[in-house]
Amino acid sequence: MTIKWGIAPIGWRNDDLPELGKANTLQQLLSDIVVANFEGTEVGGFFPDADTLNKELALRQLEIAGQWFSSYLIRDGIEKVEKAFTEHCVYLKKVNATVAVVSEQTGSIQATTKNVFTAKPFFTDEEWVVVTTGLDRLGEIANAYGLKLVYHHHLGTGIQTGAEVARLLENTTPSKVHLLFDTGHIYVSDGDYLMLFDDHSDRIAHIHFKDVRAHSLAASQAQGHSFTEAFLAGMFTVPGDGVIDFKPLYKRIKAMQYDGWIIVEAEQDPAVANPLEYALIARRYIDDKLMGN
Ligand SMILES: O=C1C[C@@H](O)[C@H](O)[C@@H](O)C1=O
Ligand SMILES: [Co+2]
Repeated sequence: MTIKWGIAPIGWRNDDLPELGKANTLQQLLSDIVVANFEGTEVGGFFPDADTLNKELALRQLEIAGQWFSSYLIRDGIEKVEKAFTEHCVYLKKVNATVAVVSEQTGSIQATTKNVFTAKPFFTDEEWVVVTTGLDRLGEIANAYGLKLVYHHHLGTGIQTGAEVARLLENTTPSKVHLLFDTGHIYVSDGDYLMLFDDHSDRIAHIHFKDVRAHSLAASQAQGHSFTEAFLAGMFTVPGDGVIDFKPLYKRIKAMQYDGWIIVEAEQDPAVANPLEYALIARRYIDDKLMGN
C-alpha cells in the first residue's frame, strides 16, 4: 500500500471560475504545496506546457497525479471526444501522471445559474449506453498511455448519486473504467458518503478529500444556489474544517491496502480563504487525526 497525499490547485485558482485567484502563479502554488508538505497536485487549467511544468515540479520534488477532462460523449460523440482525450493523455504521460479524471458534462448545470440541489440532468437509457460504451473506449486509450481513467461523479451532472455511480460501474469494464471517490460531492448529493465507498471500493483508483460546512450547505439549499454560488458562499472546505468525519473512511482506505493518491480539494474564494492557511489546516488534520491514529 502506498498512499500519496496531494492538494489540488482549486483553492488557489479555479477552472470553473478562472477569474478567482488570477494573481496566484504556478510557482506560488507549487511552493505553497511544499510548505504544507504535500507530495503533489493535479494539473490546473492555467498550467504551462509539459517541459515547463516538469522543471518547476523537479525544483520542488513534486509530482502530478492527474487532470480533469470534461467529456461530452452524448453531445459530441465518441470520435470527437477520443481525439481531445488522446491529446489529454499525451500531456499527462509527459508529466508522469497516473490518472486521467473524466466527468461527462453533457447537460451539466455545473456552470449555469440553475439550482444545483434540484435541477440536475438525468440521462435516458440510450444516453447511458453512449456514456458507458464511450467511457470504456476512453479507458482503453488511457490504458495505452499507462494511465487509469477515473470517473468523477459530480453535483449537477447525470452521474451524481450513488445509484447513478452504481449504474455506471455495472455497465463499464473494471480494467478500463475506475472510480474517483469525492467525499464532498457524494456527501452533498446523498448524505451518506461511506456507503458509496463500501459498495465500490474495488473500483476506486483515485480519491478527493473535500469537506462540507453544514451551515453553508443548509443556507445554499434554502436559497436555491447554483453550484458556483454555493461554493462561493463557503459550502466546501478542507478536511478538518467541516462536517465530514474522515476517520472511518481513512480506516477503510488503509484496510483495503489502497495504492494511489488522496488529493485534498476544496474550492473556495482564495480572497476569502487563504489557500496556504487552508492547506496547513488540512495537513494538521491529516497528521493529527488520520495518520496519527
Ligand atoms: O474535482 C473537481 C474538479 C472541479 O472542476 C470541480 O468543479 C470540483 O467540484 C471537483 O470536485
Ligand atoms: Co473532486
